[in-house]
Amino acid sequence: MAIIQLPKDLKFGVATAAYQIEGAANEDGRGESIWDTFAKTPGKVVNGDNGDIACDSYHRYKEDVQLIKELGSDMYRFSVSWPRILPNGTGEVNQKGLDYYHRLVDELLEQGIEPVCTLYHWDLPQALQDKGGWDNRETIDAFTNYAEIMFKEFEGKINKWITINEPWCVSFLSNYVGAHAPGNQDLQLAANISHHLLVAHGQTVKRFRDLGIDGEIGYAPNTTWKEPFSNQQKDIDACQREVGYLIDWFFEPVFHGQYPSYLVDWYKQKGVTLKIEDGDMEVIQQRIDFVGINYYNGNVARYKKGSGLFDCEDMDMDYKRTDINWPIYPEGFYKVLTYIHKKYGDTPIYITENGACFNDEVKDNQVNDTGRINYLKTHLAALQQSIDSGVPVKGYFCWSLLDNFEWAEGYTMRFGLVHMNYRTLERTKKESYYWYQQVIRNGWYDL
Ligand SMILES: CCOCCOc1ccc(-c2cn(C[C@@H]3NC[C@@H](O)[C@H]3O)nn2)cc1
Repeated sequence: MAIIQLPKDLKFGVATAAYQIEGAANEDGRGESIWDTFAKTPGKVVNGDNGDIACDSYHRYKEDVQLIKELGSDMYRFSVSWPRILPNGTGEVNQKGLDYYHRLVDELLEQGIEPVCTLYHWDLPQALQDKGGWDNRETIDAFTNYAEIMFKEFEGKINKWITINEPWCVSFLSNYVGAHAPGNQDLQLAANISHHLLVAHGQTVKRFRDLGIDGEIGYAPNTTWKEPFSNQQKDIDACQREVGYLIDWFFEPVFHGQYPSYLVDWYKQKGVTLKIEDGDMEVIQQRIDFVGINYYNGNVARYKKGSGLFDCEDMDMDYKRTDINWPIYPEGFYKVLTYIHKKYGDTPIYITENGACFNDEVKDNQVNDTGRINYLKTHLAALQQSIDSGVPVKGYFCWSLLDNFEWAEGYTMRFGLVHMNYRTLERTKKESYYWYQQVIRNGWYDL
């Protein structure tokens, strides 16, 4: 077997998000979010699941920090529930919301774990959605003002900030595909929102710099890879459009101050054009300290007229799949990382999410999730290959610490290193937890 030796200075972590693990949805002054509304809309989430209780991490955070500590994790990536801090999205601050995140961050620091804070992980205050949400440019200022509150409150405790998680999911998945909250299906609306998200990101980075806040700031786009089935130009172009949908559309403005022209033209023929206001692109192009990259899957694909938004269809390559039916494609991880490095330069990279859905259950107090271990083995090997080829990856967060509320899939899909019994809220370390613990401790593993 091959030995995979990871860089000695590579940092390791685990990631979660507020709505997916906290619960306490109606406690201590928290306001409604769009995911509370969406989850309670019949037919939107499997089994009608919602985040009212989730993993109850709001109350059990000490137990969860202990799991992170025992893992040997250097870092913990969590997100802040905006409506816990500002129940109406703007206006009066909810002190009990701030107090919770101080408890969590203080516990992390006490245990020697670096807190990495995501400011927006999809739980927009419903009060802002009622005024148009991300389609309303006023939400841009609301987000930056919320971020400023967090920057000032936690300066000195939190040194790594992520503005927005997976802007593609927030814009296109949630407002064109319609699978996530608020569940619109309008390409022009989704494109408008993608632009407002990038302006909000850039304006928040600028506020962070103008305030002279100590620390680093970035954002965390999600990615995919489509490998052309042939070297025919139509297959290459179709795959480029699908890759650019998630990557170039959200990287080009931040790193080069413009939208990718091939996608602008494609959207134009679909009747979609962006309304860019004076100064927007300069705001978006603020220098960032790092970029978070989320990678789960990719595939081989080819041109097919009329297939999806980009005349592109996935090929059935008979790849093994996870239990959420995503192809297991570690080659795509290498391709994404080397593509981004070549096209967008040497900004430090953190893998802010990578992981797999396997729904193994507890048997004799064990969870034998070999599928997840094999997924992590092949993807960390692809990561090591990427770093060897010069990609500046500084850290890796496994998604996720705990099984949790997997959005429209509810609690049916499990991504955790730790199994959740949602009836008793008991946590059980899976075999993958112990495997990852060894990788963190030793820095190498048998592929
Ligand atoms: C074309 C039809 O498509 C229907 C569904 O399409 C998707 C695409 C992508 C996802 C998706 C889910 N995740 C994992 C999360 N990342 C953030 C964290 O909160 C994890 O829970 N990443 N991407 C879901 C659904």
